[in-house]
Amino acid sequence: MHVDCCSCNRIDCEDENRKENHLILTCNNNIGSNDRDNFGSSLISPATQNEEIPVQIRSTTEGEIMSNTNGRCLVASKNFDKGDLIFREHALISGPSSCSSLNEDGLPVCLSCYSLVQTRYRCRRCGFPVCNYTCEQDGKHAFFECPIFASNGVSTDQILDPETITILRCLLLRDKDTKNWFKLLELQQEAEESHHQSSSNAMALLCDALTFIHQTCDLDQFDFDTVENITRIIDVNGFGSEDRQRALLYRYGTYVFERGSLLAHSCIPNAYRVINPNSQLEVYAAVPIKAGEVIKTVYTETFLGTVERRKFLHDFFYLSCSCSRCSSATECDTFFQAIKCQNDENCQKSTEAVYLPIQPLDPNSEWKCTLCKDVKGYDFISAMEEAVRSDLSQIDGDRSMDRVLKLEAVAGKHRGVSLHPNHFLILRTEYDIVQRMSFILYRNRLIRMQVEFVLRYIELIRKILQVLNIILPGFNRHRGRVLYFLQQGLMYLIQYKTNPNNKKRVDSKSLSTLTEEYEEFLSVSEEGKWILMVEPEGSEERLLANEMATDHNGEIEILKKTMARDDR
Ligand SMILES: C[S@@+](CC[C@H](N)C(=O)[O-])C[C@H]1O[C@@H](n2cnc3c(N)ncnc32)[C@H](O)[C@@H]1O
Repeated sequence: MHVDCCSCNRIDCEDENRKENHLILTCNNNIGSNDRDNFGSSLISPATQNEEIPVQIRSTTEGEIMSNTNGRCLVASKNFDKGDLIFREHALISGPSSCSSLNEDGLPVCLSCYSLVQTRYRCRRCGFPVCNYTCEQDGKHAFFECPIFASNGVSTDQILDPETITILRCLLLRDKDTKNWFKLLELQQEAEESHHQSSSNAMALLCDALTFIHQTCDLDQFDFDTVENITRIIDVNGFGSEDRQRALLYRYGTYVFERGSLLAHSCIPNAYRVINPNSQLEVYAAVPIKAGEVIKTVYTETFLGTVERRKFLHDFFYLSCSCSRCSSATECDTFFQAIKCQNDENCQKSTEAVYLPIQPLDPNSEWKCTLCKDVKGYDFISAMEEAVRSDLSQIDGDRSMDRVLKLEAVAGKHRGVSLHPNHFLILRTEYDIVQRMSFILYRNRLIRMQVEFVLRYIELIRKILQVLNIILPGFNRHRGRVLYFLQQGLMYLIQYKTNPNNKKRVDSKSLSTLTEEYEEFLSVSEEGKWILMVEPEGSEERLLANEMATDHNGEIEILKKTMARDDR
């Protein structure tokens, strides 16, 4: 039987899976340019359907991970080591996300792969933006909205929110792909009562979706309840593509996964997820996971304290998180939201005098100083944080070095004075400084930089790593990025120390640590590369991984010579 490969459209497709299965949804030929969902179950590759996935779906019991009792979750059915791929699955459905209209360049987003369309190419049938012919022919756009847009003369300026196209795709599954429609309906929606209080964003999206479906697309067959239902399902289960800014490939997609939607949240996750450009979710073990353990990923940003994290989880996922980090006043000894007490001389002198919440799970809890036992309301705490935010917001200046100095000044003003040195606002600022320093180093090499600059860079990175080891342990993008920074800093330091022109300025103690630094450089590069290699092709993280994979034979030679000279 000869069937065109559904991805590359080539009869002679050599993809291994295709040869085995003849009907396959994707081959590897277009990876990176195409994004294929699982719609059209007749086209699902048998390998995808029957693949044995080492996780089980289980109802959660009270006190296990969830404060609400009737949710489902995924549990490991075998042991996993750090970095193991737990499972991989195609999206049930995907589409452009709300934030796609917010990109800085004001470029349209491709309705096929959700990256920015840099050319004037438009779909020849409906006039909507797609990258090129391949994206135009891609199943989703051509299969779902394109005929409707073409026959109703829908124009791009009628799209109030791009995510309404994703909602439309879901609704169209009802007639076009009943199997996946029922799978979608089985996913969790937030409870009726929480929806009434849900964020104004969610309500605005529902209003836009109703106008778009009923008026713009003239599709009366979907009543209010059905549109609301689907909007709520996407609201709770949609994953955003998490490509970083400045990436060559920045996708603005929302993806819904059948199994991935069952992943529970924890503020100290044991698993890590990536969405590859092929619309596949990949879930990796961030730390070793034992058979029977619940698989947990993190739904929030990293640099948020408990109060803000729990507010986000409540507003966007209608969940009240009570994980070990949220329940701990010190956030597992990281002091991530601790406020420094300055009440009296003792407190001023003691690094340990900090205000911590008396009841960490209560957002209105009072906060108590660990030394003088003074008690304050949350108003006081938020005013202290607001003062730092205000200082940060006043920083101007685009020149990276100038900005680094200003960020350092604000962090220095509050570090250990109004906030604990590990407070998330300080760490977030330090992370910002590190990213800028990395760029400066990359651009200037060491030509114009002082060695103190590199030493400070490494010091900040080590501090960030210490906290990440606790709140975001193991195999994940954040650690990968920070390891990239560390190997970069170590390489520059080694180059500096082994440069004969600088050797006179490096003291003997510091020279003796050279071998250790070199060994650390090798192991950090190895681990960073290992982590970041799972990131999507074209993403900034993948570029960092490639950079780490470049050999450093030149530097190694210099180092060996220097050490041989020192031995003499
Ligand atoms: C993407 S779904 C996860 C699967 C869902 N439990 C189910 O049964 O389909 C997200 C929802 O799961 C629940 N959830 C996930 N993690 C939770 C946690 N750590 N504590 C409480 N609820 C959680 C919340 O209701 C949240 O809105």
